[in-house]
Amino acid sequence: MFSILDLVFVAFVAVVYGGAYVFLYSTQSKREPRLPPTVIPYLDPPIGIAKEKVNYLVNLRMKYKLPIFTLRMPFQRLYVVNAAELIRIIQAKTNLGTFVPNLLDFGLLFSGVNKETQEFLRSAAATQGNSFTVSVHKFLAQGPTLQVATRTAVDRLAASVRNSFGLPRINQVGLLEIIRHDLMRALTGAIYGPENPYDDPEVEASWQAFVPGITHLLYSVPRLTARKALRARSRIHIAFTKYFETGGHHQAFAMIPEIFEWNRRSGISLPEAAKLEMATSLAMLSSGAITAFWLLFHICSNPEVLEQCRAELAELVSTKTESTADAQVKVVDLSLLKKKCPTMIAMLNETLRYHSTLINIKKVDHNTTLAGQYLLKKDAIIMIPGTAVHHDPEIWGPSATTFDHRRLATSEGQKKLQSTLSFRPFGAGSTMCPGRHFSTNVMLSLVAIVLLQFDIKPAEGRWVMPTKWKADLWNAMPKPDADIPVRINPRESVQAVHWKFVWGDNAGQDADAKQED
Ligand code: HEM
Repeated sequence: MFSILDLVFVAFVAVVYGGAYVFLYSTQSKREPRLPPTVIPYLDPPIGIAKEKVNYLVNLRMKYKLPIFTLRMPFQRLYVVNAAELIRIIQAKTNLGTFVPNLLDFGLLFSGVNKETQEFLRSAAATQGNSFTVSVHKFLAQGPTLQVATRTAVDRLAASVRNSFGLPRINQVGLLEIIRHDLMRALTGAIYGPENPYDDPEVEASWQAFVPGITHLLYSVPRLTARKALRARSRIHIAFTKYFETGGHHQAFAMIPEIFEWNRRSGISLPEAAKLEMATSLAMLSSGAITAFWLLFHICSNPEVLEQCRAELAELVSTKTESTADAQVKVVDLSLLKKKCPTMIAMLNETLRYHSTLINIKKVDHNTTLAGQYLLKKDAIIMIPGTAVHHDPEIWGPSATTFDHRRLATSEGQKKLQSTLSFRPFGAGSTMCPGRHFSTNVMLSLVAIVLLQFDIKPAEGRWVMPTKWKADLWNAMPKPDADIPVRINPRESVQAVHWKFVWGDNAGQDADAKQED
């Protein structure tokens, strides 16, 4: 039997549910992109995204085959764009003022700067951009400074891989963890110089403790749900404050003092400027190790590809081989990688295509009609899930959702890399990742240094691709749900060799530098 209270409760739920339903449809214009069928108004999208992450958006696309659709969340409209033609219009230069980038808000949120700094940076961004993004475009996107940063990173990488992968050990080790540590030291060392705060194991550990809390900063009440992450962030703030106070930035890559001086000249205090380094760190560290992990996984788990990669890498070994009393010295010029190792490049691109979880986010600046057809309302968020493009059978054929190591080795496959309408792991248009060449140079160097020196075998005997259900929605590449325990041994055939890895002057124009929208 139901009590009166039960009936009142049921009636209340029915009224709230019905009210939400009526409100949802009455505030949705017929000219807006279609709303997929809703079970719980306003809550379906947050629940779906929390459960399925980027796959929620991809599954809706597969199910309803809509070029663009609307999702309604409490106080927020989202337009999810799937069709290449619509993506092209949104990315067009003429529409820069209509669909505006929205990365700054994310940066301010997780860096932990105070309200005053936030307000200042928001208003400055409208007129002069933000110092960090402008400087990465200036120093790392191309040219001699990109080569300088890569060279320093490769020097550090060669030393740290020798120590970490080469450490004699009887126990197994996690593949992602070992890559993460080496790449972190190399990338941050190249950028922050000899006083790099991340050289301190406690600061490195603080970064590791901070990253899992980022999702809470975005979606929940971090003071309650991410206390450990916030404490870790404070330790990083302190380390960077000390770094700037003691002039560590004067020995850093030119980009760092330029960002710092720009911030200080603008009236941002030293501790607040130090907090902004969280943005540099996140851009540098969030996707590189994960990408290198998947790349090594796909190469090492396919003997044919592994052999091919090693054969191509042999082409980088300089003929100026020196002999010493007890060992040979082989000089490997990694700046030739992109020219002479097509298999590794094809594998990197297929790794990015297959795994990328990038979602491009833009904000609608004012009411507008897209393609003369769809009304997009002011302040709505536009989402362009990379996976919808990368796994589209119309672009990539019936095998679009599987990893195919040959796909991008063909000229037909390579043509598709030229357009951001088919390949966009680094985004597109004016906000396309300016760190992509630095990042790919260093990731490929790491993989090359490892493949030439070591054999990696899964501890369980066979390679099994880990799942990635728990991957963060904000990250452009998905972290595996579990690391792969591996055993690492020096390659027998090259045990007597003493390697010297360098980044020479042979890096040409990067292949994807020609990408078009
Ligand atoms: C595998 C490594 C990386 C991946 C997958 C990646 C991916 C991305 C993506 C998807 C975007 C957004 C693009 C858009 O909205 O259109 C982005 C932006 C950006 N990335 Fe990267 N990135 C990587 C490494 C780096 C590195 C190493 C740096 C610099 C040190 C960097 C600096 C930036 C900056 C400054 C932006 C903002 C650009 C702007 O708003 O103009 N990234 N990245």
